[in-house]
Amino acid sequence: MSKHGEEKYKRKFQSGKIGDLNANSNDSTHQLSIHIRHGHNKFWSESILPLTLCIACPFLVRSIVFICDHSHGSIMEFFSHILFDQTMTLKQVLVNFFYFQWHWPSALIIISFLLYAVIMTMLIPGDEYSGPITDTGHVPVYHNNGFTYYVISLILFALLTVLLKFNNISPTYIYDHWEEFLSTVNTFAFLLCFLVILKGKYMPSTNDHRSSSNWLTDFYRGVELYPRIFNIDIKLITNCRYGMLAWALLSIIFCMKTFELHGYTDSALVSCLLTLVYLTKFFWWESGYMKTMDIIVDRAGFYLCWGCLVWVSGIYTLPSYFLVTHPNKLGLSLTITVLALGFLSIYINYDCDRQKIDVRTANGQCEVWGKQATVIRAKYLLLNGKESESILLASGYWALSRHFHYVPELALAFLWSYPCGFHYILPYFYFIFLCVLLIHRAHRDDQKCRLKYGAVWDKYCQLVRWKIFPGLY
Ligand SMILES: NC(=O)C1=CN([C@@H]2O[C@H](COP(=O)(O)OP(=O)(O)OC[C@H]3O[C@@H](n4cnc5c(N)ncnc54)[C@H](OP(=O)(O)O)[C@@H]3O)[C@@H](O)[C@H]2O)C=CC1
Ligand SMILES: CC(C)CCC[C@@H](C)[C@H]1CC[C@H]2C3=CC=C4C[C@@H](O)CC[C@]4(C)[C@H]3CC[C@]12C
Repeated sequence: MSKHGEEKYKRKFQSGKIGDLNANSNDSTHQLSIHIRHGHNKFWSESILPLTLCIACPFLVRSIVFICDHSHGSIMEFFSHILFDQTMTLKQVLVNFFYFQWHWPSALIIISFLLYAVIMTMLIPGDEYSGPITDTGHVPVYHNNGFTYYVISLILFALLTVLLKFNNISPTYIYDHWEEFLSTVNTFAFLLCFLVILKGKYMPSTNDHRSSSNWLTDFYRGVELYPRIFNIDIKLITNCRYGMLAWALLSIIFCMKTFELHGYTDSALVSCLLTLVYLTKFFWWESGYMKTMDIIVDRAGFYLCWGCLVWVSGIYTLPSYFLVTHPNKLGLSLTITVLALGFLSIYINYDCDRQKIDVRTANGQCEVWGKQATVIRAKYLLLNGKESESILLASGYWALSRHFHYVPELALAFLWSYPCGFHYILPYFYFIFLCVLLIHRAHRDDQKCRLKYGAVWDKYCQLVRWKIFPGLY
């Protein structure tokens, strides 16, 4: 954005005239970053940081799997391996951690899975629903078939497992070739990101796109907000239909492998069950997810697409992967306690999201926790000059803190890692990552809402003081 553009934007912001979020040339993420980055080095945030993340994240995923497989899950052992192991030359380290492998059996599984996701998404019927209107006036339309897709996929997976058994093949093949598999997904995801960026730059699907002269920024953050190929929504496929389903299936596969190696293991079952119930909830609420920041603010690039294909497969599944080589005995009472607390966390998390959606659907005319909902009506201007209004709920969970739903989300992440025990920190990597992600996300969301609602958001913040943890933060 030019200096003049920035000034114009700042004036709009100061006068509270900032509109809804969009991602075209006067894209809000960009606008937000102008505000946030005040005084920051542009070179750092637009070149060094994206480049570092694009190199470091695949390296990290690869290292974590290496630690599980070759360093007995111990980070200390891993470092001594890298630093002092005479048999490990620098070349081997580089080849091990920075390579883009193409393992054909894995590639076939990945491509078939992706094709399956696309075809089923197109074929399964579902009511039409729309996402929020963008500033360019675009209204993304989807079909509400996520839950059916999830259930059919689980049934097909069970049938396929039985069928493969007759040929002496097991889905645990994926576990046995996990290093090759992840590296192939990584190669595939990088290719896909390049494709999506090129498409966004030269053949955007809608006007909600933003392209800068910096390829690193574009690659990391993406160009298009709602990219479609043959009317297939890329973000719906990568985030939900591939990413979330892969997470569920991988958790089942890792649990199967634990059973295969060690017989019935309560810790693996608890971790897998909690993940599955959580993802069942996700698919039930998928149309709600299509209205969150990932979809309406973040564009399709490395962060989202690579993240959902590789990071989710490698990091989000870590507790169940870890349990294959480090099975634990929980005992009946701990099994029941962890399951009960986990289900409760999933319920509270779902109930928070539901409460917000219900109040908005009822235009504030409904009860929350047995009392008339307390709402703040926040007017805002779209950049096209039209006025719009949103409802901010200030009772129920949404009076406890501004992102109270992150509390059960974190509790759950802890609970499904807990079966791994406390001897190693590695299986808690997802939990630690989530703490950082959600604290940052709460901060990002606050800034987004302050830009959008101006003084009304400040009023809501005065009413609901805490960001995530009531009384703490
Ligand atoms: N496991 C994981 O990796 C992660 C899981 N999650 C989960 O995803 C789900 C969605 O979370 P997230 O995407 O962060 O988004 P939220 O559900 O927190 O949505 C934030 C948006 O809701 C609106 N909003 C904010 N405050 C209020 C209010 N008081 N009343 C009504 N609307 C309000 C604003 O949008 P508007 O512009 O419409 O006003 C705001 O931008 C949660 O369940 C969360 O736990 C989230 C991140 C990571
Ligand atoms: C590149 C990496 C360092 C970071 C990649 C992050 C993304 C993979 C994740 C960022 C936000 C995540 C999600 C948000 C909300 C969700 C709803 C929840 O119910 C299920 C999980 C998820 C879809 C989750 C998935 C991963 C992210 C997109």
